[in-house]
Amino acid sequence: MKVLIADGVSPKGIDILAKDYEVVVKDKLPAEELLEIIPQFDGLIVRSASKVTQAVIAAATNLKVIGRAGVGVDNIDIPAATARGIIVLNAPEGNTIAATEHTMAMMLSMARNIPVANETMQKGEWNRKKYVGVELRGKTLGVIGMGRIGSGVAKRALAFDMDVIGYDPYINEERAQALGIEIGSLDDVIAKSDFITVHMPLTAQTKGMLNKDNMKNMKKGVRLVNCARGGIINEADLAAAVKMGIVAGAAIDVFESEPVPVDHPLVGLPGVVLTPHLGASTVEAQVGVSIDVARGVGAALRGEPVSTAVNMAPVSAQVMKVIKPYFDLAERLGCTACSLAEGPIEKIEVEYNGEITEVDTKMITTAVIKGVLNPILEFAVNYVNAPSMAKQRNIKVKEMKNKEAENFANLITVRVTTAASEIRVQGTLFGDEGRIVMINDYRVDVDPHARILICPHINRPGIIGKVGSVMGGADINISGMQVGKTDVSGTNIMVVTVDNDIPPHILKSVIGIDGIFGAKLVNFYVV
Ligand SMILES: NC(=O)C1=CN([C@@H]2O[C@H](COP(=O)(O)OP(=O)(O)OC[C@H]3O[C@@H](n4cnc5c(N)ncnc54)[C@H](O)[C@@H]3O)[C@@H](O)[C@H]2O)C=CC1
Ligand SMILES: O=C(O)CCC(=O)C(=O)O
Repeated sequence: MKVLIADGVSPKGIDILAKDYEVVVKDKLPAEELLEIIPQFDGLIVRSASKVTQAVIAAATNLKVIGRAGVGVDNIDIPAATARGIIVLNAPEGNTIAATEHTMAMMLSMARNIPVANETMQKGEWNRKKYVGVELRGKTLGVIGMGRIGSGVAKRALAFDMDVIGYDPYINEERAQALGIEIGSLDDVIAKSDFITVHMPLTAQTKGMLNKDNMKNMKKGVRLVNCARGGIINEADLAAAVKMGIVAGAAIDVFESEPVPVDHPLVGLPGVVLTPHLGASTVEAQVGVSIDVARGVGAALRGEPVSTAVNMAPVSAQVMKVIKPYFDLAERLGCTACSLAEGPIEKIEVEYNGEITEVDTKMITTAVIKGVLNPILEFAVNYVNAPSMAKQRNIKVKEMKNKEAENFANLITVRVTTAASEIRVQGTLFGDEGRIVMINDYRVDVDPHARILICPHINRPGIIGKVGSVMGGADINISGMQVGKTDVSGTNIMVVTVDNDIPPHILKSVIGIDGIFGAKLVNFYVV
């Protein structure tokens, strides 16, 4: 598989991907060239410069994953990617400190006129009177958006003896208390703050959130910081407010359109400090996001779920650690149940027993759906599109949990119902090794990795030998064989591990053996 890196990222991540994939690195790839070459690639990595538009996604016929080496995914058309089953993931933590420190640096630079003082001094001037600044101590800082970066800024501002008031409709009082700050409404933040800094994504709700209408309610001489996304503070309104003296200073790292044109309204305004989207530009952050995004893209290309995917159900890193070993098993249980089922699938039920019931198992259920649908659909089913593909096909999906586990510490039961049959396949993990432990009423111990033939049969001598003869006659090597551990009303099940595919006419011959009730081949479709 091939991965395109369209914007400059640290070589550390490139090295990780290059071990398994062909990696093509193009820094500052023009939009037309991206559109032209994207059909060749399975994975794409961008920073903020490349725009992954609907047109790029439509042209990306092989693309499975888009990785953003950073936080903001506003340069990627996520609905278009999701509709195509393309995983979009980011690297949300690697640049948090860089952006947090940049915000503090911008606030201090603006408060103490450092950029302009430096600029004039470089020109030979010595202007001590002109550049008298203000202190942070004792001032109120309004933080809008109290996520990773907003919280980090609040923490640092407290160390500068500032009073911090935060606004974030999605955080609770407990979190605010833990941060040791006051939480207020947007109006409170606007009215009370001497400095206001924004730290949220650019969305329909946050676009233009600070504008001429609420700037007039700010304290005269307020100073504004935007190291999040261009457009959260309306740029034209900000420039006008600076000119009118309502806003004494602005420190802006991100812009509505980047790179900014030379005639941008904020360029050249006194009191305004500008940087060209440098929030994440530290050596440490670039190494961090490069490694994180490479690991995410690698996992997605291997068909594994990714904790930083933004168009899949979110899973915390902690939960991911617990549930990750189950994904492969869950997918193989789904694949086995699908292979045994007769007719169109109506319902998939997944029941969890034991310790696993304590965590969010939605992703494991998605893995089961992926395993059930992959053998029957041409279109690759993945963690992004599996639930919607089941819905499209009117397949009901039900998840059940029962803390009690009888014989195993953890047990996953997959039931697939069709008009003609109900198939039950159960599996557990022994250490990290997945095993199928029940097929319908038969107790087995199957390693679900090789190609297996499953044949229920009358429990009498001679039948296993006949299956062996049919296989041998067709030059199909049997590398493993087991029968169920218990007889069920005079019947049992044999699970034959075969090295080669079994053509339909040979399967027919097996079914024709007296005493055999059926023969189903399970070709595991797990990536
Ligand atoms: N300048 C740069 O180079 C960088 C910019 N960023 C940007 O910084 C921003 C924040 O990043 P993180 O803290 O990592 O994200 P985060 O996801 O941890 O935090 C975002 C916060 O915004 C809040 N939020 C969402 N809608 C809101 C609304 N309408 N009003 C108030 N709060 C709202 C969320 O509840 C969340 O707590 C993002 O836009 C990101 O793209 C991040 C890294 C570098
Ligand atoms: O990639 C970059 O340098 C920008 C980082 C950024 O804006 C983000 O992570 O949201």
